[in-house]
Amino acid sequence: MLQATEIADLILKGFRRHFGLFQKITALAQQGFAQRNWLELQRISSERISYYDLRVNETLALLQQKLTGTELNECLWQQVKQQYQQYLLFHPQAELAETFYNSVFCRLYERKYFHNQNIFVESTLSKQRLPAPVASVYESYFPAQYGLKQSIRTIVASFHLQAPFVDLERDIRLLVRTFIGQSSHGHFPVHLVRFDILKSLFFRNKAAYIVGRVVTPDGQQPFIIPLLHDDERGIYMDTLITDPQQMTIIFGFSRAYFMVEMTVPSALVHFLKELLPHKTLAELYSSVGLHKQGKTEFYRELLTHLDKSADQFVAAPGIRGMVMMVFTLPSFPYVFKVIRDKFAPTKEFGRDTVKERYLLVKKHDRVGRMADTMEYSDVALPLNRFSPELLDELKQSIAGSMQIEDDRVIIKHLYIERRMLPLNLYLEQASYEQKVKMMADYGQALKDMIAANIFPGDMLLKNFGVTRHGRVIFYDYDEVQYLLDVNFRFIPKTDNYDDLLSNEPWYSVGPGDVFPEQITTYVTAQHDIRQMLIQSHPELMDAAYWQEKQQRIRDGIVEDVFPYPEHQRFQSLYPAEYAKADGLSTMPPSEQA
Ligand SMILES: Nc1ncnc2c1ncn2[C@@H]1O[C@H](COP(=O)(O)OP(=O)(O)OP(=O)(O)O)[C@@H](O)[C@H]1O
Repeated sequence: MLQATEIADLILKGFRRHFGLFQKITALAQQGFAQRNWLELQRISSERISYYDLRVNETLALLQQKLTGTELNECLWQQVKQQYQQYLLFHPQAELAETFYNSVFCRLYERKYFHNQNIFVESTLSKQRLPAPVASVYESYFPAQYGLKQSIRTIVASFHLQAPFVDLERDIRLLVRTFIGQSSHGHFPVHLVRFDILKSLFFRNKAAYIVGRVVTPDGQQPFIIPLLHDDERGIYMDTLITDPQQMTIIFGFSRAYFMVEMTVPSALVHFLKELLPHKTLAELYSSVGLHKQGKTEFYRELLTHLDKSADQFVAAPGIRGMVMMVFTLPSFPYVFKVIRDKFAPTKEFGRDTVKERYLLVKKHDRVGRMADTMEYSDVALPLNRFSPELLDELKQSIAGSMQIEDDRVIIKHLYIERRMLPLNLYLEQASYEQKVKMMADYGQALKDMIAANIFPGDMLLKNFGVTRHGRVIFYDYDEVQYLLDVNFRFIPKTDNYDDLLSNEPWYSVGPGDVFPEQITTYVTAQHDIRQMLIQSHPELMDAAYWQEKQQRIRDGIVEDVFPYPEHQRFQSLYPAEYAKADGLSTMPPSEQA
């Protein structure tokens, strides 16, 4: 029989191994960026997502070997929890270790044992009355001492980038000029300015981001500086982002997780929370790759929200899904998706395929166009919060995934996603100009996904949502495929009159065939909306365009997708500076002689 201490040791050892490996793979990003090895960066970013479950399973296997049976001895487990809690008092990743403990326990025992005496439903850390760990996740720089430009040079040097800058002095000049232009904090002399800069760079796709804030007597101004590579010429600063909405978009739920080295995640996340106060802890933990901690924090936020609100769960507005039953709580900006017991006959696949495709998207670069999902098992929600209509509908559609136990509805498997306004509903009440703008963004969303080797499969408007920032995001993954697995074809030409008049195709169509000339028919039946899409993105109608994109992916080319507007890049703001660098004259032709 195992002792409480041994069990606590074993779980903590499993967590330590997990976090060690997580840090190790995260650290590879620095080198990948320096060497412009974008495919390697994609690989590690995707692989890292599976690490947590692998380590939990390893720990579970060890524990099961040693436990005589899985019959729960509650008294023993309460001692285990107490011992584990002691270990975490001064642990730098205590909140993550609590989550790891919960994961192990919840896979060993039944749901009825998931309460605070056995697991950390609530974190015990805030109750310890110990001062929070003050880890120096950021460094302060004081221009009063060495001047503004020298301070920026020192900041850049602190990152040990392992690749040269194309022209650092130019970048610093543009950075200062832009900051003065954008600053809402008046113009302070350098002795009244301090920079607080996060010590770790944030790596994602082909960029590394410097994250920090400028502190002045007026308050603080958060900022982000993206660093990119100009092929083999070196690194450059692409822009300066100070707009809070744009910073939020960079940290948004529709992008891949950042790769960030850290030893005290709570300190990093709390600093980020000061910069981005509207982001929840759940969102911030997820954004830096700690998505399981994001899930834990989210579940706590949900429980707190349920305590504080009184509204009822209802079916999500819009057209019902053929695969998913979707419901929402109007006062809470998320939707809850459960796989239906039976799919419509046109959906020729089963629930495992649906789960695989949702996982594919989670692990893929979501390029700012695909919503992240949190996957939960055995979620208990209060029965009295379900509207009678919804409850009836759930009994009809997901009886196999649902159980009513006393005053709780238990959902066996659930995806939770940010709620958006479905694009079909948005367009119903939009002005002409709004429709044009949104269909242009819809087309761009398709192009961004294409560039990332994703074909959405089902392109109907109802499968896309509009965020509060007015961006079009895809959220229905049950027909998602890699772009390379699709056969894009031109419609064969014919002079035959009967063929032209026929309602059926006169040519053979294989299962993986898609005909871009007809792309708008996959999107909507509304003629005016189709025209708007064609006008802003005519290439989407051309099979050659799709084939060329496939070829670029086969050639290993990773496309640029910027999480900020093109017009804000230094190259667009200060073209003359870049023309100079290219050896071109900046004088208008009439003045050149
Ligand atoms: N994130 C979201 N925000 C707002 N509404 C959503 C969201 N996800 C789904 N919905 C609503 O639920 C409906 C069904 O969701 P979804 O498209 O994911 O299900 P599905 O069964 O896969 O659909 P389909 O029948 O197209 O395969 C959507 O059309 C939309 O109205």
